[in-house]
Parts: sequence; structure tokens; C-alpha cells
Amino acid sequence: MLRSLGSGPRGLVESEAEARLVRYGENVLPARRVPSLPIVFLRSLRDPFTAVLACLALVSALVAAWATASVIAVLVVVSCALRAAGEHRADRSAAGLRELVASTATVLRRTDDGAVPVPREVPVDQVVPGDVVRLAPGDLVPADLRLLRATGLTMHQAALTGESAPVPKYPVDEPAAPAPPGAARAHALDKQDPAHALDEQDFDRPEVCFQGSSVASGSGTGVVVSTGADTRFARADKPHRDDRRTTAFDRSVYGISWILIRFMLLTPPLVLMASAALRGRGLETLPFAVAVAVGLTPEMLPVIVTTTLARGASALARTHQVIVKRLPALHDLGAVDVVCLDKTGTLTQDRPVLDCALDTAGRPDDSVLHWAAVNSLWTLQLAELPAADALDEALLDAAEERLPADALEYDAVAALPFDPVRRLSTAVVDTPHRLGHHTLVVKGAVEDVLERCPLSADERERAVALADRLAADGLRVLAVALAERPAAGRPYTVADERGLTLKGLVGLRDATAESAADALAALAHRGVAVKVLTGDHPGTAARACRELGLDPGEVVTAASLDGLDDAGVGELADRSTVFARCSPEQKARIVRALRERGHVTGFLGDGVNDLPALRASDVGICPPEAVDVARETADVVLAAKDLTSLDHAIVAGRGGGATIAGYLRITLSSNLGNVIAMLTAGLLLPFLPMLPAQVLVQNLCFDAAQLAFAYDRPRAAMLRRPLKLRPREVLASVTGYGVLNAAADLATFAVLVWAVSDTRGETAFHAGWFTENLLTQALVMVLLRTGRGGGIPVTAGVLALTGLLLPLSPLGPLIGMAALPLAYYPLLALVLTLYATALHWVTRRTRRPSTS
Ligand SMILES: Nc1ncnc2c1ncn2[C@@H]1O[C@H](COP(=O)(O)OP(=O)(O)OP(=O)(O)O)[C@@H](O)[C@H]1O
Ligand SMILES: [Mg+2]
Repeated sequence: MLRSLGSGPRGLVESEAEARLVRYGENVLPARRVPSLPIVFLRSLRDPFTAVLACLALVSALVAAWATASVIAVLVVVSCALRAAGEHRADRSAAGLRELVASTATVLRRTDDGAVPVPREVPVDQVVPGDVVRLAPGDLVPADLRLLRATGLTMHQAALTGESAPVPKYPVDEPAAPAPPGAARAHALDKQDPAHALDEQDFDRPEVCFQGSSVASGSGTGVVVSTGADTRFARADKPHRDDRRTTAFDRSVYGISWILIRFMLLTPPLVLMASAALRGRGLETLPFAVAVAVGLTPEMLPVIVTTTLARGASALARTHQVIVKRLPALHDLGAVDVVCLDKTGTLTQDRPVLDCALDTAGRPDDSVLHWAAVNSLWTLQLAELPAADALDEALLDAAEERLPADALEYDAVAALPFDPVRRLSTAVVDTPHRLGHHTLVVKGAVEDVLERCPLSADERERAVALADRLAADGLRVLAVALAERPAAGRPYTVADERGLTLKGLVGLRDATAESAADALAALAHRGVAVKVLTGDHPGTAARACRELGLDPGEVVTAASLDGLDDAGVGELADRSTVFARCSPEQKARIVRALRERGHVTGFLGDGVNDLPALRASDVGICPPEAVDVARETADVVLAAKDLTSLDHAIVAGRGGGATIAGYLRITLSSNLGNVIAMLTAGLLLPFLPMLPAQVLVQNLCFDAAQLAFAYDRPRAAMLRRPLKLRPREVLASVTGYGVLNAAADLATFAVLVWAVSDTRGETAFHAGWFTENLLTQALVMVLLRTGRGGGIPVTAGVLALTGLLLPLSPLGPLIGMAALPLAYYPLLALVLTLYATALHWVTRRTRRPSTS
């Protein structure tokens, strides 16, 4: 295999790697490139609102209502162009931000043929076919690899197969398989095994690690067979099967959109039927009906959502170095009311230091440290890991200080590295002075080690009590056990980790993170509940929480969740604060249960054991030092190892959410009011209250003014609570304001009937209503807004002026409006004053209790 790829076990020479990079191109997925502006434009046509608008334009064109059709077409093009421009900008800045958190791969490279290979971190896009790559827990597989060696390697392949449980991977000798011709070119895998070409089965092959998967446990070394667009992941039929469920953003913004779209589709037929039944009109009212439906649409919603979130995200990156990788996640952050955290590395520093090594009776005993360090050293060595995990490193440091220099020298046989489900690691070494015998050295979580030691009830109880005592003191506790076996001629597996003799316990102190206490207090102040989901001991977790001023309450041990159904887990999760001894899957289950109960749930974690929970949450968050796969999966990457930046991110999210909510409330209540009034008037009058083109022009003016919302700043009061946009609540409040708005419109209608009685008739009536509509919309913008920027009042002023002047300008007659009698204006002022007073009164009464 290596020969056919023009490589060797010692990796590529740098110059050859450079040449291959030119030949095969950078290792980037095609889908990852930022799409060009025209493509973004075409894609924005797929938006449901745009689609409905386009249909309505088509209907109008079919009945030869050219004015209506062309105004709608202008509306579609303008909103798509604005949105495409906004999205393109957002995509580019998001790509820039992602670059900041890009991951690297560890490859073996040599300066020249004779030199020793050195493991080197290179950016993932620089990996070429033939590169020899090393994998460690938490690493992303940078390209398709054929394994050369592996130790306890398991992979998350969820991105490829949807299967969440890690699958084992190991090298397979296939002397029968013909080498792929033409060496390093892609598709090597398929050519080698045509029966499985482009088959889901590919993913079952144990000797191949696929791009898009990540290391769950263990380690391995493999040679790259294909990169970039040639990887199996890039060529998959469903390339980005996203297992993320609908998040808060989908439920709120999309939820509202879909309700509106249903209304829009219902409006024209209803209007047609009503006007046929009551007024005996026929199909000639269709353009009017269409215009009314268009009037209901918040066309600028996509533009405002994208612009607001993109602006929020880039401000957050600039001022607090927090990176939002997926824009809707910023909105979801604002809605988060529960944050789940892991403990190690989030609440604590993850820089443990050995505190004590005790025998089973609780007496200090350096031989316990000795065996623990033997385990650390040899699992590390045999697994060829570039770096030790923090616990192993602490044990090795302590051994270096306290034990003789050659104390850890053994002939190592095998290693079964740590994984967060088993919670153990094992090293197998030759038993000194006993030929043909091996010693299994096991260390791990106390419960899991004790389970594998045949002990009397009494001995077990004593060991558990000792561990609990250390944990209550805030120490991280590991148990150490040994077993001596005659050397067997087969490889060791986890099934061999039994019948152990307990040696003792080691306790390690891991200080709490400096800013964590303040950050927890800030979250509580913001109305966000905090839950701690940890793989660690209940006592250690409770102590850490107490030190940080978080009341742990009654600590739940995750094993007790196994007997509960989902509702039970949800109830328990709601009540409790700390969950200890969680497996990765149990963390995810708790997150899912909280979401099931209606909480918008964020999850913050940094390790491989946090991956399923990061995926399951509404918003996955990680610190910048998190393992590659966590950074890849998370939606938000925090600044430095500092929890306080989470608070800034939440505030920014709430700001964005408030702006979107404000826009929706204002637009929808105005639009709804207009529609109600127009329909009522349409049925009372012998003529149409407004011509279709007038409805649409007025709509266009209002839409243009709404763009100011994207630049509004939220008021501090909006940032105090989680900001949840519930479609029902929004629509209920909108209906109230809409009815009020309709009342003002109908009052104007009465005034108009009187003022323009018969002199100028229809055209003056249209002008009067046009002016009133834009003036009320300007009022609503100012009175209902939740922000505090100066842009909105100015824009509203311009909108009001347009309403007053447009009918008098040359454009007026063009769309069928005539100047109004002067007597109309004082009466209009009266109607508007009454309306403004009513609006003001209603807002003051309703805004207090709810901020949503
Ligand atoms: N290298 C290791 N060797 C042996 N046992 C380990 C090792 N690392 C961790 N453990 C044990 O396994 C337990 C679970 O580890 P895991 O990584 O799932 O979570 P954690 O780091 O304790 O906590 P958190 O979930 O808060 O990050 C640890 O509490 C510890 O007892
Ligand atoms: Mg962790």
C-alpha cells in the first residue's frame, strides 16, 4: 500500500509533499468553499417567501395585471439582491472566523531522504496523498486514511453514517488485494474493492478511517490515500447528512414564517370568494387579492435576520474574540435558558497535581504512584501519542520527582488506552524476574476499577469510603489495580481487565478556574440555569461547585438515569444541578431531555466525551483549547479559557434576537392591520379601497424603511432574560396591534368618505389612504420599537414624508392618486393622535410582564 502511494512508514519528504500539493491540490471539501455572489442570489430565490411572491407575480401576469406583476417582480429582485449581498458578506466573514479555529493534522515528514521523520502539525488543507498521519483522541481525520497501526482506536463516524456509537478501527493485512494502479490517485479504495464501491458498506471497513470522522478513543497511524474532493465523504450521495435537530431558531423564526405563508396562500381565494358573494365581483379583483396577500409578507425578514446576526457575530468576534460559526446559533444563544457544562477544564483548570498516593488502608504508599505512573508511561509510549492527557502527565511528573530514575523501566507488551465509557486504561508489561508472565496495570475511575476486583463486601466498602473522603476534599481520584497472567499468545482486549488486585488510590488536585465563579454568578443573574454534567466522581464535582458558589444540591449519579424513561430523565434534569459519572451518551441524553421539556439548552464542553452532547444541544459551545472535533462540532468557540466570554456571547445573542423580534412585531402588526382594513373597506365600498399597484408601492416603501432595524441597538431591559420568540405569543400580540391599526385605518376611511365626498372620488380616496397608511406605519415603527438607536426615528421620518408628499408629486397621478382637499389633513392628524395615544397606552400595559 505504502509503495503504491509512493510513500513509506517514515512519511514523505517535505519537497515531495510540496510537489504533491501542487499536483493534487489543497485538501479542502468542495462544499467548504465560499459560494460566489450569483450562486447566493439564486439560492435566495429558494426562500419560501420569495417562492410565494414569485407565484403571486405569475398569477397576476396570467390575468394580464402587468402593473401588479411587475411591482411584485421588483420586490422579489430587490429583496433577493439585498439578501444575497448580506449573506455573501456573512459567508465571507464566517469563513474568515472559521479559519481562526481551523484544526491541524499531525503528519510525519522528513527534511530529506536520510533525515529522521518528525511528527509535525500542518494545516489540514496541506495534507497530501502519501502523508503518514498520526491520530489521537479528539482528532479529526484529515483525509481518507489506510491504517498502518492502531491501539484501541475507535471512531465517531456519525457525520458519515448517522451512527452515534464509536466504531473500532484496526489495520488489516490484505495480501490478496491488488495494489491500486497509478499510485497516489484517489478512488484507490474503490478500485481495490470494486464490490464495495460507493456503497454505505465502505464505512464498515475497519482498516480505513474516513475524512469527516473523528477519534473517540485510542490512537493510530495511517497513510493518506485520498484528499479533498476525492475523499469518500466528499463523494457521498448525501454529502452533509446533518444530524442536528431543529434548533430554537428554526422553531421561532421559521415557525412564524410558515404560519404567515399559510395565511398568504389562503388570502387570495378568500378575498375572491367574499367579493364575489357580497359585491358580485368576478376575477377582476384577483390582482387586488394578490396585492393584499403580498401586503401581509415580511419580505425583508431574511435580509434583516442575516444582517442582524452577521453584524452581531462580527462585533462579538471583534470585541470579545468569541467566534460564532453558524449564524442562527447567535440567535439561539440569546434564547438559551439552561447551560450544561462539563467540569474538568471548564470549571477547573485541568492542570491536576498529585496530592497523595494511598494503599487500600489509606496509608501513604509510593508503590501505588509507581504503578499508576507505569500505566501512564506505557499507554502513552505504545499508543505513540504526541501528548499525554492531563492526569497522565501529572502522574509522570510526580513519579519523576518522587521515584528513582529507572523506576518505570519495563518491557511493555500492550496498551488498552483510556476511553470515557470504560473509564479505565491498561498497560501490559513483562513481569520482572518471572519469565513468560505479564502484569496488567490498570488505573481508572474508582467504581469501574473496583467492579473488576474480586473483593469482600467489607474491603469494597472501605475502598469506596476512602475514595469518597478524598473526593469530598475536592481531589480527583483514580484507583490502581494489578493482575499477573501467564503470557498468552493472543492480543489483549478489554475482556482481560478482570480479576484484578486493588493496589490503592491516587488523589490529584485540580484547582478551580479563576473566572469561573464570576461567570457562574453572571449566568444566574441573566436568568440562565447552570447544570454540571461530568464524567468525574460525585464528591469531586460537588466540592468544585461549592467552591465556585454554585449549590450542587443532591448530586445525581448518571447510572441512576438508566432505569428512567425520557420523561423521568427530563423531570430529574430540571430539578437537579450536578450529574456525575456521565458517559458521553448520558450527557447527550440529559441535554435532549432538557430540550424536550422546552428549554433552549446550550452545552459547553471541551473533550471527546462531550461530543454527543455538543451535537444534541441547541447551541454547542467550547473553549479555544478544546480538542479538534469539539471545536469542529461546536457552534460557538469562546475567547481564551474564560467563562465570562460566555456571558458576552449570550448578551450579543439576546441583542440580535430582540432586534428580529422587534422587526417581526412591528411589520406583522402593521401589515395585518392594513390587510384587515383593506378587506373590510373592500367589501363596504363600491370600488377598490386601493389599487393593487398602490398597495405594493406602499409596501415597498415600508419594507425599505424596515431595513433600519438591522442597524438598531437593543435596550438594556431586553437583555436581562432569555429571549424566546414563541410563534404563538408573537402572533397573539401582533393580532392585538393589528386590530388597533385596522381601527385607525377604518376611522380614516370614514373621514375620507366625508372629506372627499364626491368631488374627486376614487383617486383622492386612494391618495388619502396611502398617506395615512405610511404615517401610521411610521408611528408604529417609533412607538413599538424595542431598540434605542437613532436610525429608526430618522427612517420613520423619511417614511412619513414619503407618505405625505408622494401623492402630491408627479408620481402620484402615475399610480392613480390625486391631491387631497386641505380639510383632510387636520382630521387625519386627529385620527393619528388618537391612534398614537391608544398605541402608547397598550404598549405600556403589555410590555411590563413579558419581554418576549
Ligand atoms: N487517562 C486516564 N486514565 C485512567 N482513568 C482516567 C483517565 N482519564 C480519566 N479517567 C477516569 O475516567 C473518568 C471519566 O473521564 P472523562 O474524561 O469522561 O470525564 P472527566 O474528565 O472526569 O470530566 P468532565 O466530563 O467534566 O470533563 C475520570 O473522572 C477519571 O476517573
Ligand atoms: Mg472534559
